[in-house]
Amino acid sequence: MLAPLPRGDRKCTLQNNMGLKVAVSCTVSYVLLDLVVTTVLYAHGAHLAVFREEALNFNVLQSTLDLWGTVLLRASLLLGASVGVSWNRRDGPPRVAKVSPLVLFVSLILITYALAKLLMLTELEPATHQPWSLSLICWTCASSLGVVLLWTLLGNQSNIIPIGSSSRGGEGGRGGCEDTERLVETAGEEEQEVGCERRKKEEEEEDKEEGRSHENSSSGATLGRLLGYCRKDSRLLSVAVLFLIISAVCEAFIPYYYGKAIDGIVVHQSMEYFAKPVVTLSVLALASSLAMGVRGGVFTLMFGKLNLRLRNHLFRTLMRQEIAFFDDNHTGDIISRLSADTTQVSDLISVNINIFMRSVIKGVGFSAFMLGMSWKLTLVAVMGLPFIGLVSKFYGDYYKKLTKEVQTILAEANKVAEETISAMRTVRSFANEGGEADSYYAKLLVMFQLNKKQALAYSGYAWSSSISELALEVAILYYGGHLVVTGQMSGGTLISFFIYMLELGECLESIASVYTGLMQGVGAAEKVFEYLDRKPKHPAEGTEAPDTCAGVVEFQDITFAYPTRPDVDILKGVSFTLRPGEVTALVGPSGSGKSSCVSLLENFYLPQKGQVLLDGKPVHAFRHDYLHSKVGLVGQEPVLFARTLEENITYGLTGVPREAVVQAAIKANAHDFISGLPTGYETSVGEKGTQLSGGQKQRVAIARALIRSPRVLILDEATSALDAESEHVVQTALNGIMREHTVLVVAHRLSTVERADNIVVIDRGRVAEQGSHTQLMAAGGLYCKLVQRQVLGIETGAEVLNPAEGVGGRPRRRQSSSSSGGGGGGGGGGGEPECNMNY
Ligand SMILES: Nc1ncnc2c1ncn2[C@@H]1O[C@H](COP(=O)(O)OP(=O)(O)OP(=O)(O)O)[C@@H](O)[C@H]1O
Repeated sequence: MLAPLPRGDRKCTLQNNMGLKVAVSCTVSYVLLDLVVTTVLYAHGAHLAVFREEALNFNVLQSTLDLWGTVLLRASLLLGASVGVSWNRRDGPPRVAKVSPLVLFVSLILITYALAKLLMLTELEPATHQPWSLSLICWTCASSLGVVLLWTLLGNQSNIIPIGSSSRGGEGGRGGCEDTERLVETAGEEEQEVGCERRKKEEEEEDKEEGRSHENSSSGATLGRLLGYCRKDSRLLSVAVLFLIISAVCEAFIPYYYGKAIDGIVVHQSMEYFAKPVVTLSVLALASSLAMGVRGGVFTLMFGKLNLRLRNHLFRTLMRQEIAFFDDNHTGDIISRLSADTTQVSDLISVNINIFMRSVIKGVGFSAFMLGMSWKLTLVAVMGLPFIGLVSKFYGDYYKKLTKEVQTILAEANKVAEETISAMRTVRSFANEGGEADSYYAKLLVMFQLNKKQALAYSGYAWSSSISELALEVAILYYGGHLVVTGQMSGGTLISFFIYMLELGECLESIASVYTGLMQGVGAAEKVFEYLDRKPKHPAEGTEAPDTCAGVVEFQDITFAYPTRPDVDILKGVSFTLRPGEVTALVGPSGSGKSSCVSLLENFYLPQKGQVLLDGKPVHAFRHDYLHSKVGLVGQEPVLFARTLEENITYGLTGVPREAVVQAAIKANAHDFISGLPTGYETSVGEKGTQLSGGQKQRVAIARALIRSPRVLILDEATSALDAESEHVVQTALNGIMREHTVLVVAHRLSTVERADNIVVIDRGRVAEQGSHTQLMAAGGLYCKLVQRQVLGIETGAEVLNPAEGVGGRPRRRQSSSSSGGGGGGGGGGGEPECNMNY
C-alpha cells in the first residue's frame, strides 16, 4: 500500500504530469496545424481535386504532391513519440531522446528534399510566379525544424518524470531516493534499490547537463574576462583586428576576379577584359599578404605579452598562498597550470581568436559573393553542408571522448615517470629500475589500445568526410554545368563560385577546429583564473615590526589540526615558553607533533585554538619579512637552491657584503670546506644541493640562518647529519651564539638534550612533562624511560615508542640515510659513541 504523498512531492508530481500533458498536447496540436497548413498550401486554398489529378499524373519535376506527402512522415513521427511517452512515462522519454540524432537527420533530409524541389520547380518558371509552391516549400522546411524542437521537448520529459512513476522527487528534484523510500511501504527492498540506482544515474546525467549548460554560459564570461585581461594591449589588439579585416576582405575578393579574368579570355577573348581583373587581383593579393604579415606579427607580440603577464601574475599569486595550499595540491598540477595552461590561454587569444575572426569574416564575404553569383548553386551548397557538419560532429564527439581517455592515461604515465625520476637514488638503491620501467610500460600499453581505437575512428572520419565533400563538389559541378549550358551562368562565374565554395569549406573547417581550441583555451583559462582568484586562507597581513625584539616565545594552550586533515588534532592544549638565552629541547616519539610546533612558530599555519606569541604578540600579527628575519630556521632536511653557495647563504637578502657571508660560514663551520672548493663561494650546489654532502648542506643552511642574526633560532634536528668532528665544531659555534638567542631544538642527540636548559617532552600532541635533564631523570617519567632505553638498552615498557625511534622519535639516521641516498649521509660517517646516536 502506498502512503500518502507529502505535500511538496504531490505538488511536484502534479507539475511534472502537467509538463508531460502540455508537451503531448502541443505536439498533437502541431501535427493538426501542420496537416491543415500543408494541405491548404498544396491545394492552393481549397482546390482539393488537385490530389486526384497529381496522383494520377505524377511528375517529380512539376508536382508538389510528394512534398505534401512529407507531412505524413512528420505526423507519424510526432504522434508515435507522443503515444510512446504517454504510454510509458518512465522509459518513453529517454527512448525518444535517444533517437534524437536520427530525427534530426530525417528532418535535414526533408529540408534538403524541399530545397531540391525548389530548384526543380524553378526550372519551369521563376519562383515568384509560383507563390503557393514557394510557401509550401518554406513551410515544409520550417515544420521539419519544428519536428526537431518538439521531439526534443518530448525527450526532455525524462528529466521531470513524477515520483510516483519511480522518478526523481522532492520539491527541488533532489533527494528522490529518500522521498521514495518514504512513499513505498510494501514494495520489495530490491525494487527500491533498483529505483534508487536509476534515479542516482538520472541525477548524474542531469548534473552533467547542468554542467554543460553552465560551461557554455561561463565560457562566454571567461572569454570576456580574458579579453579584459588584454585591455592593456587594446591598441595592439585593434591594430591586429584592423589588419585582420583588411586581409580577410581582400582575400574574399580574389576568387571573384579570378572568374572575371577567366571570362575575359573565354567569353570576351580580349586582353583588355583579361588585364583589368589580373591587375586588381595582384593589388588585392599584395594588400592581403602585407596585412596578413602585420596581423601575424602583432598577434604573436600579443601572445608574448599576455603570456608574460599571466605567468608573472599567476606565480605571484602562488607565492602568496598559505602552506596548506601546497600540502593539498600536487606540484605537477601547479607547474602544469603555470606552463601548459598559460600557454594554451595565450594561444587562445593569439591563434584561436585570430583564426576564428578571420574565418568568420572570410566566410561571410564568400557566402555573400556566392549568393550574388547564383542563389541556386548556393542553395545546393547549403543543402550539403549540414550533412558534412553532422558527420564531423558524430566523429568529433567520439574522438574527443577517446582523446580525454588518452590524456588521463598519459597523465598517469607521467606521474609514474615523474615520481621515479625524482626518486632515482631510492629506485637505484632498491634495484627496482626494471619494475618502474614495467609499470610505465603498462600505462603506455593501455594508451596504445586507445591509440588504436583513435586510428580506426580517424580513418572512418577521413573517409566519410571526404566522401561527403566529394559528393557535394560533384553535385555543384553537375548542377553548375547545367546552369552554364542553359545560359543561366557564365563559365568564369562557375569557376569563381567553385573557388568560393572550396574556400568557404576551409573557413568552416577552421572555425570547427578552432572552436575546439577555443573551448580548450577557455577551459585552461578557467583553471588559471581559479588560481588567480584564490584568496590565501592564511594571508601574511601582519603589520607589526617593532624596533627591538627580545625573543620571548610562548605557546599558549595550542590546539592544532592540519587543514588537509581537519578532524585529527595533532596538538592538544600545548603550552610552553622559550626564553632568550635559553635552549629548549623538544623531544618525543615520532609523529608526536614536534615539527608541527615549529611550523606554528614559523606562522606556516594558524592554530584552531590558542596562540603562539613572540614578545607577547601573536606571530601572525608581525610583518612577514620581519617575523622571518627574527625567527631563523634550520630545517630537518635543509633545501638548498640550484644557485651558488653565496646566493644560498644570502637567500632572500640583497646587498650583503662578502665579509658577512664569510662570517656566517665560519660560525657554521662551513668556511673551510667552501674555500677548499675550486670556485669557493661561487660554486653552484646543483639541484636541491645534490652536489654537496648532507653535512655540508646542513652547515650551509646553518650559515643561511645565522646571517640574518635571528633572535629566535630553530634547529630542527639540524646537527644530525654532521660527522662527529663537524658536529663538535658547529656545536661549539652554536654554543657561543646560543646565549644571544632564544633557541628551540627539535633534538635527537642526547648531548644536545642534556645541555638544554629546558626539555619539553611531547607525547601524542600533549606536553607530557618538562624540566631540565636532571629534573626529568629524577622524575622517572616518559623522558627517563626513553633515555634509559636508548642509552642503556633497558627494556622499560615505554610502549609509546617504536623500537626504531629515539628521544626525537626519528629512526636511526645511519640506517635511514643510507637507504635514502643523498638525504643526509654525506658528512655523517660512523665513529659516534652509541649514546650519541639518534634518539
Ligand atoms: N602537512 C601535513 N598535513 C597533514 N598532516 C601532517 C602534515 N605534517 C605532519 N602531519 C601529521 O602530523 C603529525 C605530527 O607530525 P610532526 O611532523 O609534527 O611530528 P614529529 O613529532 O615532528 O615527528 P618526527 O620526529 O618523525 O619528525 C603526524 O601524524 C603527521 O602525519
